[in-house]
Amino acid sequence: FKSKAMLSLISCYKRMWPRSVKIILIIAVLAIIAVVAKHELTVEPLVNNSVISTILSRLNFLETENEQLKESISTLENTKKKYLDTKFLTENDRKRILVTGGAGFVGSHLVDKLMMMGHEVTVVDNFFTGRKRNVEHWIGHENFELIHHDVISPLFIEVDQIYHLACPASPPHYMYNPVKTIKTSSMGTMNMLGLAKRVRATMLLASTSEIYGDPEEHPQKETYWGHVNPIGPRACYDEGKRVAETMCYAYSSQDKVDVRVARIFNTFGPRMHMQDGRVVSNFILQSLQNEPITIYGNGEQTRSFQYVTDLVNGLIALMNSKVNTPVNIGNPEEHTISEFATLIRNLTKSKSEIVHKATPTDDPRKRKPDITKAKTSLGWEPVVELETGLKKTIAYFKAELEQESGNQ
Ligand SMILES: O=c1ccn([C@@H]2O[C@H](COP(=O)(O)OP(=O)(O)O[C@H]3OC[C@@H](O)[C@H](O)[C@H]3O)[C@@H](O)[C@H]2O)c(=O)[nH]1
Repeated sequence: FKSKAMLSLISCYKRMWPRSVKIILIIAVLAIIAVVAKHELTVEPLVNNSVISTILSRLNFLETENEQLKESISTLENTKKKYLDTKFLTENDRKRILVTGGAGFVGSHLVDKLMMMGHEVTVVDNFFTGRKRNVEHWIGHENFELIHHDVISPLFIEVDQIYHLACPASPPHYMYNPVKTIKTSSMGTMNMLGLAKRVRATMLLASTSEIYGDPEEHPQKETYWGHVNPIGPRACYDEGKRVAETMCYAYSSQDKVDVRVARIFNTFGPRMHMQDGRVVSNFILQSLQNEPITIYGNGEQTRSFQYVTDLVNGLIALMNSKVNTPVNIGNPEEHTISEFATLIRNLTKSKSEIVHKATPTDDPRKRKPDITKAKTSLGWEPVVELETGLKKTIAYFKAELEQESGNQ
């Protein structure tokens, strides 16, 4: 019945309305549906505009953070320890080398050279005048080891060679604690000779031109016995080194320890301590800061200065030679201290005035090595010109001063 009624209603509708009206009706119905649908579909935004902008800015921030992290990672990767080039040596050729005082001025240059040659290097230093900074570029390298130790106490390690450099070498430093200086030279050397005897290592003693004292022979040959005041302010160092040499030859004759003795003359170069107090570093620092250049005495006393890399080459040549008697390692080019003052002032283009101060007690009046023995028996002689070395040293101290002023 229901479907019948529906069919009759439709046919009645078909009959009642003309076609155009029907179309209009349909359009009207569709329009109503569209309006209703639009209303239904227009939902309130879930979040308002301020929340969206907060999220966007947060996203931006995270993106920037991400970029910065990526940058830091790549910087870290790039700054990952890059060591100076080291040669590869086979087990047979590679030596285990101990450098006492290896974080000091001369020691650290020697360590650089030995490491680059491919050896295993152990540095022992008490950091009285040495600094970690001087060797930090090797920390972490598989061939390198740094031990904080004072040679006054015995040391038990296994090595093939010992370069025994540990001892303050600048007059103000060694005079600062004379008892400690003489203990370092005597007990320190005895301990290193004991170590050399036990492990059958070759030991090189860093002796000094100061064992000649205020020399009466000029230039000084290794055969000269020296002119030393045994109770003066320098005695802790020069007598200390003289007894160290004596110990070397006592151990050599009695216990067959293989020894080398280098008599090192005045040396200069980068990594000298800012407060070293020796003439080259003093004059350079004073000139760079336009402070008065202090000449002790009349400036007529003489010294012969070698650049540190020349010394290092001489030490290595001596260690690897068969020469077990003392050898002078120095540059025979002699200058008065006044000449040094003028040269350094000119090289730094300084306005410093030159002033004179009292002569230190027992200050040697002249010094110049005779290096015939080093030339003939080691085939060694200095090659770095004084001015070339001074320019490098000046650049080093300039950078140190800049770093210091940047840190303040
Ligand atoms: O500011 C200064 C410093 C030093 N001097 C003088 O310059 C000369 C050299 O003095 P240094 O302190 O540099 O060195 P010295 O020659 O006295 O001792 C050095 O000898 C050889 C090494 O073993 C040591 O490094 C050190 O003991 C001395 O005559 C000294 O009196 C100055 O005129 N002005």
